[in-house]
Amino acid sequence: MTRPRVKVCCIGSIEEAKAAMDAGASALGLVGQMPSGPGVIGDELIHRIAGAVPPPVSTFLLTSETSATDIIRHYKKVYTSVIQLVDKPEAGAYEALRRELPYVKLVQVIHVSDHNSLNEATEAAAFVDALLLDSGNPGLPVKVLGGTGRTHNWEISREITRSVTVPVFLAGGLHSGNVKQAIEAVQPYGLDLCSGVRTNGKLDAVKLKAFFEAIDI
Ligand SMILES: O=C(O)c1ccccc1N[C@@H]1O[C@H](COP(=O)(O)O)[C@@H](O)[C@H]1O
Repeated sequence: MTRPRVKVCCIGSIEEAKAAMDAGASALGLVGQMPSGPGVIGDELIHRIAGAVPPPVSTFLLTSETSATDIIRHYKKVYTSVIQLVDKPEAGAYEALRRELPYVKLVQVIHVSDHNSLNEATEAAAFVDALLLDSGNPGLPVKVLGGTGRTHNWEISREITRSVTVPVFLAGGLHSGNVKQAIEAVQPYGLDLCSGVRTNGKLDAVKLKAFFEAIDI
């Protein structure tokens, strides 16, 4: 089994970006305005961090916008290499994003809850470069679109990775103690995490090292 790529999310400073890259991250997540969640930072800071990251490492803007116009407006404040859509986009948005931003990769988050998530994933996979399976709940009065620190049903996630041809990242409550089991269960292309490598909201070098050691297979 090849080692999955790792995206370290909720990066809050250029120092955290460097620490994550030094530990082995292939991608960094930068969380824009959200209805809830611990990792949100301002767009000006996202722009600065993205500008400081060298080319082999991807920078993901996490946006909760759902219309193409608003997603493009958000993107044009930060200029990351990837847009991660944490909510379901409006009809026609994927097509408009491809037309307007043909050089930007798109990743769609699927909040895995039940077997309907499989349909949602296969439909979205036709339009995007990768899927990311997380544990949010967009149905709540205040939407939860990620950053929960909770795992979800990995059997459904495994079904999704088997069913789609695009790369799949697994997220939601991953840490050094459960990541090996997660890889075996889901066999994802990549892993994505926030709270599992943080203490009191700050990136924790010890947890980061332990995480990369745990996936050194
Ligand atoms: O962290 C946030 O504030 C956040 C808010 C809204 C959407 C996504 C968010 N973060 C993402 O959530 C995943 C999972 O987080 P965790 O590992 O369960 O804490 C994380 O990788 C970020 O991509």
